[in-house]
Amino acid sequence: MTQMREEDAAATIKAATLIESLPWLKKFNDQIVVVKFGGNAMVSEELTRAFAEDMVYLRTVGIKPVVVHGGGPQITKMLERLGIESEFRGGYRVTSPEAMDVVRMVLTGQVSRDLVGHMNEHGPLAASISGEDAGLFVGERRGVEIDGELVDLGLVGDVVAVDPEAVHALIDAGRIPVVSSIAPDKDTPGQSLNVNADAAAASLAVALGAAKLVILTDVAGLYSDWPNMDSLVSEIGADELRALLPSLESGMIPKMAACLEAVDGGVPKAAIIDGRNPHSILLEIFTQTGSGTEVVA
Ligand SMILES: Nc1ncnc2c1ncn2[C@@H]1O[C@H](COP(=O)(O)OP(=O)(O)O)[C@@H](O)[C@H]1O
Ligand SMILES: CC(=O)N[C@@H](CCC(=O)OP(=O)(O)O)C(=O)O
Repeated sequence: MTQMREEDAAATIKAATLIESLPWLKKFNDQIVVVKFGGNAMVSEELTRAFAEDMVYLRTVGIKPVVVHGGGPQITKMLERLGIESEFRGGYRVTSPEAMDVVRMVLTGQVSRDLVGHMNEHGPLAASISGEDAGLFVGERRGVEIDGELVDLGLVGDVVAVDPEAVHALIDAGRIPVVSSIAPDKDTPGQSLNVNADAAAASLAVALGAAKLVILTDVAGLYSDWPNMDSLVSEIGADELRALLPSLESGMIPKMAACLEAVDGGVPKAAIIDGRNPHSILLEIFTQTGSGTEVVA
């Protein structure tokens, strides 16, 4: 028997990868997938460009991606430049009125514009929308419980209602909505609240009836025994995660709470994946093994 030439073998592997995507292309055809792109995953121009390509790819193969972006590190950098103090408590930024102006400026004026710009290098596809636009989000102030005590976070809120009509209108027009996580305060007209972007993505995924929520961050997924690198969880049920939640720390708390909110709200699956690997979302959506941690109902 003649040995398969090297290029033929490589071509066979490529073809196998392409055909492996067929069941997923069928499953997600015409479905909404909400993708949260974390500020810590936007560490380089190359990664942001690859992410934009992935969103355009999803849209081109008939999936309806909706992006909710973070920007924590970018907000911190701008606050530092302006000499405004900020600290995190329980995974949330304590937000003064002065800091809130910066949060809005960085999220809607910088991070969102940058993402939209990269996607639109491929055609007039993406359009940005803030939770303050067209009644998209309604927010309510929240504190956080630390060691049994309620800590005030200032102008930080939860999304308590979503009117997804404006996002649907963008999707129906063939666009990729890029959403900033700011919500008008339901109790104080004219006041905006800083919403954690993971939480905003979960609320939006539920309201849109998304088929999946994918959160890109700067770790491989959820570690059950952080920082023990052998404890990466590949799949976890909602009840098991609920039990684990109180033991988690820092950035993982809002992330895993968001996954729970999504699956509890009817989104079949929520995944945390490593946004530092270019195109990791394509593996998550189109391959059997996926990557990172998947939360199921
Ligand atoms: N159990 C855990 N598993 C994984 N990461 C964890 C865990 N506990 C804390 N972390 C930290 O959470 C970080 C991710 O949260 P965060 O920095 O808020 O990311 P993003 O900007 O993507 O929202 C990780 O880089 C890691 O340092
Ligand atoms: C209340 C709160 O903490 N809001 C976040 C909003 C941005 C965000 O969530 O960004 P990442 O996804 O990059 O962490 C903040 O101010 O940093």
